[in-house]
Amino acid sequence: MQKALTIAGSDSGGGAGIQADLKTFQELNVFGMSALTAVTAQNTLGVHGVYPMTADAVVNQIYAIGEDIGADAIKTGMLFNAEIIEAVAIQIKKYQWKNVVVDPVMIAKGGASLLQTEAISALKKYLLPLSKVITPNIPEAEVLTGMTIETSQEKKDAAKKLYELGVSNIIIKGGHDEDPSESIDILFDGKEFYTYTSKRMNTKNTHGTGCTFSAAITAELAKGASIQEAVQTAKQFIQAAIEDQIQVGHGHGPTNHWAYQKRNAVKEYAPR
Ligand SMILES: Nc1ncnc2c1ncn2[C@@H]1O[C@H](COP(=O)(O)OP(=O)(O)O)[C@@H](O)[C@H]1O
Ligand SMILES: Cc1ncc(COP(=O)(O)O)c(N)n1
Repeated sequence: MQKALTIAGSDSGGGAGIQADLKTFQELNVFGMSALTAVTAQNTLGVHGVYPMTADAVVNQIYAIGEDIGADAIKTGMLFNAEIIEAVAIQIKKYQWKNVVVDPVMIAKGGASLLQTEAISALKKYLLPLSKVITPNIPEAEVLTGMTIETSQEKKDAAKKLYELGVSNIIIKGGHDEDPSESIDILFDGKEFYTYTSKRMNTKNTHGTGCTFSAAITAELAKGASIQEAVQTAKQFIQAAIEDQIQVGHGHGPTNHWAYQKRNAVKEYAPR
């Protein structure tokens, strides 16, 4: 069975972070593992506390996995500080992991910081060059490039700039777009642009969309999909999870990780 590892923070509320990643891995039929970088006290109303792990503790978790189980693909989410970023980069090199998805998590939807500002240069220097694909949302792509992104053309320009910084595949996600009707994600592989468009859902329940989307890409890469195929599946997975809403908590609720399998099951057993 294919195995996927998430190196990320814990969301006690279960909607984002390693909880979202492991639920997604499970739904996409890969064996999920985790190395925890930080504990957050978090629910649908916000982040109430952040408790980072020591870099040593992060390294030891990755070591435990690397020495015994191995991973067909890995993803990083909340890394919080430069020390953890550097330590994770060293481990990725040590185990020669190639299917590396970097979700450059910076700020939670409620506004809490999940990455120290002084760690951004470490992210660019140590981790981005080791990635197979990075998945910034618009504000993250703006921070990484220093550009303002409002249009599809500006998304493409930012992706090009990130490619020039040494990232091999870039997806700029459209969740934060102004467009009221569509959510457009753009993939750039250094040669071509690929556009993934979905109907924008008018909902406040989008907590963990970025984590879920990048975890789905990771699961598909673990199973041997190409980047384009993996993004296609991830887009369908997140669209189903946003559309088929569940009500959890009193604020920005999580998405529905069961929805994609449920849809496929309905398709499989539908009378012809
Ligand atoms: N309201 C929405 N309707 C449809 N798709 C959405 C919506 N919000 C986000 N998405 C999709 O969810 C994925 C995550 O995007 P985004 O919300 O930008 O990430 P993040 O959680 O990192 O801010 C992308 O594929 C994006 O297009
Ligand atoms: C532990 C952790 N990791 C990542 C996110 C980002 O998720 P989102 O931007 O969808 O709130 C989060 N809120 N918490």
